[in-house]
Amino acid sequence: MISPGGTAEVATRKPAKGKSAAAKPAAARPASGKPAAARPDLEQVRERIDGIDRQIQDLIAERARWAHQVGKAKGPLRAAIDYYRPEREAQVLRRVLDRNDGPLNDEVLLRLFREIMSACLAQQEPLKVGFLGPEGTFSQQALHKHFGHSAKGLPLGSIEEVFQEVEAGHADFGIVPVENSGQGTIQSTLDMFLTSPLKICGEVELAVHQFLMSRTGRMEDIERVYSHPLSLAQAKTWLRHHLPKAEKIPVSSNAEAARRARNADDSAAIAGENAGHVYGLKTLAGPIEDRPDNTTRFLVLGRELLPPCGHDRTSLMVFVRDQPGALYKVLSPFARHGVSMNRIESRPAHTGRWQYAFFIDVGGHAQDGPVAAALAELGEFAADIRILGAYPVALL
Ligand SMILES: O=C(O)C(=O)C[C@]1(C(=O)O)C=C[C@@H](O)C=C1
Repeated sequence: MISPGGTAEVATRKPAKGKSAAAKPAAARPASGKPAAARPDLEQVRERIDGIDRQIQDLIAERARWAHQVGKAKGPLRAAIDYYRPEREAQVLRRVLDRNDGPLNDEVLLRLFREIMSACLAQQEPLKVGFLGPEGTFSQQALHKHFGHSAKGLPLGSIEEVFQEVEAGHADFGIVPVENSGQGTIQSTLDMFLTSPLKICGEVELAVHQFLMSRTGRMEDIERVYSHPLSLAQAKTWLRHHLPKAEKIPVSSNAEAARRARNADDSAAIAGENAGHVYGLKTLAGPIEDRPDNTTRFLVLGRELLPPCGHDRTSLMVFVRDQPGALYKVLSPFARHGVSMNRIESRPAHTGRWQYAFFIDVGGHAQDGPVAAALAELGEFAADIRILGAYPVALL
């Protein structure tokens, strides 16, 4: 095996599909005639694992050296952001999933490879990513899911501040929630795009599980419950049944709720378990969200449009004047060119009375033939079209 830094050669044999490469002890056949699972020799198995760990470590080191070489091949770049290629990362991760034959599930493998890439990139310099803080929010979890733990998270006070810090170049990227499967769109995030020049560089889908947590861990102590308004709404049924009399106090984030609950015996927070760990709370109940498939979609904000990765989505803002058939005219070019529409939402455009902005997500990259053709046709009718971003579709 060739190595940029002269690494030792390591075995990279792939076992036959569905079988393990490890030597399996022969199965003994008991009197019943059925083969019994023979007990493997613990020392032998551990020796085998030690050998595999050495190989994995060598391969990770070798990969890191090659990633460094890629960095050099990109020329004299200045900052981490110049090395970061989200479309390439999406391709790498998609291949990992395509190759996966188990026994580890897709989510686990994705997490492992994401962390390896995150560490490889951070060799140059860690990416700085702004998120809705404080520590322990679901936004921080989404950040780790998308950028891995080697990125440097910058906790910020509001969604506006995340936009501002990326615009000012203090953060390389930002991560903001945009919709929840049960509660719908977070309008304040969409409205930021009316004035912000930022581009969408990715999306993250995060399963959101809510927990009731407090300092004492005693249900009978609770007189008030802090949480983000969306989380209070997500746990409405549970709260009605279990804490009908407690005061519900909306705050700027779930982690802020946990921070407040830390300071009083009669208070609890509804938040992710992460926030509970950060602020030292005990879990009383959970998951308590009304819908078990509760998922929040986040957008990754950057300053540049990305090239295609092959499995992309494009987000657009289309400005139209109020007139008969406006919605039909916006929709029909996409239908004519066979472009699937994942989402459409209309908002007052803030550019004049009765002018509207349609926020639209379509399948494909803005540079792909059918999307480009639909956009050209739409351009003949719309007052303005802005491409907010074309980015890899979330993997899991
Ligand atoms: O392929 C590249 O362009 C690399 O820089 C390597 C690599 C990787 O580790 O695979 C690292 C960072 C980029 O964001 C994408 C991929």
